[in-house]
Amino acid sequence: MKLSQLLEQIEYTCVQGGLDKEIKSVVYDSRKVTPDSLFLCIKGAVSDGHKYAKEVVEKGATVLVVQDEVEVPEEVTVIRVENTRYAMACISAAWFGHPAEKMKVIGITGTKGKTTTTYLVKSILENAGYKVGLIGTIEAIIGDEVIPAANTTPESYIVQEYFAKMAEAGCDCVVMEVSSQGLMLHRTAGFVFDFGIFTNIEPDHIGPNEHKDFDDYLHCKGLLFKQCKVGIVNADDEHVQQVLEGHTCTVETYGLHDNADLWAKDLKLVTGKGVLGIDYEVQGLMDFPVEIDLPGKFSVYNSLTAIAICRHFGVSEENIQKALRAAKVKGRIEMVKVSDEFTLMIDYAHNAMSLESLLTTLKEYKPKRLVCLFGCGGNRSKLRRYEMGEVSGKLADLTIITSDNPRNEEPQAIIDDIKIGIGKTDGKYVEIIDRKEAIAYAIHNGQPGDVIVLAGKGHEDYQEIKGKKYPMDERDLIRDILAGK
Ligand SMILES: CC(=O)N[C@H]1[C@@H](OP(=O)(O)OP(=O)(O)OC[C@H]2O[C@@H](n3ccc(=O)[nH]c3=O)[C@H](O)[C@@H]2O)O[C@H](CO)[C@@H](O)[C@@H]1O[C@H](C)C(=O)N[C@@H](C)C(=O)N[C@H](CCC(=O)O)C(=O)O
Ligand SMILES: Nc1ncnc2c1ncn2[C@@H]1O[C@H](COP(=O)(O)OP(=O)(O)OP(=O)(O)O)[C@@H](O)[C@H]1O
Ligand SMILES: N[C@H](CCC[C@H](N)C(=O)O)C(=O)O
Ligand SMILES: [Mg+2]
Repeated sequence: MKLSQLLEQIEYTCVQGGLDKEIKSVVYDSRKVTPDSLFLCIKGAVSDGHKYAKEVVEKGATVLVVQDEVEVPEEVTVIRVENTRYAMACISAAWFGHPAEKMKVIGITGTKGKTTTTYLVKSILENAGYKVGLIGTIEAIIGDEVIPAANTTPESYIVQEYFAKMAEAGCDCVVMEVSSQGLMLHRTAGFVFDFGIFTNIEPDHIGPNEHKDFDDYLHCKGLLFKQCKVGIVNADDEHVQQVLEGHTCTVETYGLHDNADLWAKDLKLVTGKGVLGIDYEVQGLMDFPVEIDLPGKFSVYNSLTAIAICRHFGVSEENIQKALRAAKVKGRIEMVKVSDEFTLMIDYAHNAMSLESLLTTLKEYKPKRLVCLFGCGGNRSKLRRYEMGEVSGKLADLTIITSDNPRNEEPQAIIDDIKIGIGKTDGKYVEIIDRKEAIAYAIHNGQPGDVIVLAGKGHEDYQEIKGKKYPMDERDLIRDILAGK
């Protein structure tokens, strides 16, 4: 592709060299440069792409896009921009032929509920006959191809590459999680979202390499509403007006009160055989009853968000009801039937905030006992261990402390840290270091009316021990335990 074509959407200064060049690849990692590459120098958290300038030219890069000065031979074209990450998003969009314009693009931002809501939207739209691509924390789904994710919102080049593959695979729409880091680092620049969604915001992701403070976090979430046509936001979130500050889209709201355009009323907790759910009435822009086999108030928010989005696609009430009834999200309050007498679920809560919101929600079902099984990741914050121990000790009737991903730490040392937290409460606990044995203990000792939560591993299908990932899927462990293996 011609260099000038790639630069059409950005402001730049050509510092040296000419614009009449044919580009054979767009690259942001020096290790992937080949002859006639355009190389983007990105300043990262660990490294700085500018320092590879000489090396990439030796490998055949003919154009460098920079934000700082570089010294390279005069025949190499140097394009200077204000921000190379932003430029990368625009150049990538051009490189892949602006694929976002060929589909409806739905972006979901917020502290919690993004992953769950993307899958609910996908289920509803597919049930109504749409072909839907997905990008998020667990994976990217492009037709029949499933690519495990490294980031919730990948680098802009990858976003555009996935979009192009989706358009080629015949997708009508794409639903993606838009993390605040993704917005901050321009991973989703270079195109306009048809729909931008805001779920909620709580202090999180604040620290080195993430956001400098809560205001910055709020500001970054708000960027989505300057880059979408229709904004659909949670009217009940106390920060919604700050998130919408300076928005350029039309705005629609959802929530649990009649001040919202689409709202839910008459919430009823439902306990079935081995399943917890919630029923409610949709009001406002639509009017129909919903029954879902996902528990708690936050499942009302997530499903209502999905309904608010799918309304714009003309999906019938009947199709929405049918899809939500069957909806399941891997590792997100995923109920696994092990008994008619008690309920067991796999969830990804791996910090105190999500564990607390999950256990509090489950307590509303008044279980005979709330049993919480979890461990904590090695080589991760120790604070998480104390805090999760304390939350579980406070809210669960029994905690089963076990291993998560020990990584390079001793599993017993992690358990000992969790015990410090739980020791601040009078919560009852047992410790069983092997996760499968711990799950077997939970199942074999399940009592009628119990709710058992396996927290922390969610969708993960491995256990990481000393730098190696061993296959371990909790669904398989449960199957084996039930089969007596
Ligand atoms: C802190 C951070 O955001 N890191 C991400 C990032 O690294 P970086 O851009 O800072 O890269 P770097 O290693 O400093 O390198 C800078 C540049 O030099 C280049 N380089 C580097 C080495 C070399 O030899 N040659 C070379 O050219 C790199 O390709 C890059 O262009 O780029 C990587 C590849 O695109 C990401 O995978 C990586 O995410 C890491 C895994 C991460 O943990 N990110 C977190 C903070 C994150 O983004 N999380 C959010 C939210 C998650 C959620 O709540 O759901 C997300 O969207 O995932
Ligand atoms: N709307 C919600 N409000 C509060 N908590 C929620 C909500 N939805 C889900 N949760 C809880 O938070 C956990 C994470 O949910 P989910 O994966 O959908 O969120 P996410 O925004 O994608 O989070 P992450 O940034 O970790 O990927 C769930 O396992 C559940 O315990
Ligand atoms: N089961 C996991 C959750 C990981 C969440 C991830 N964001 C991280 O902190 O690496 C662990 O603690 O190992
Ligand atoms: Mg997610």
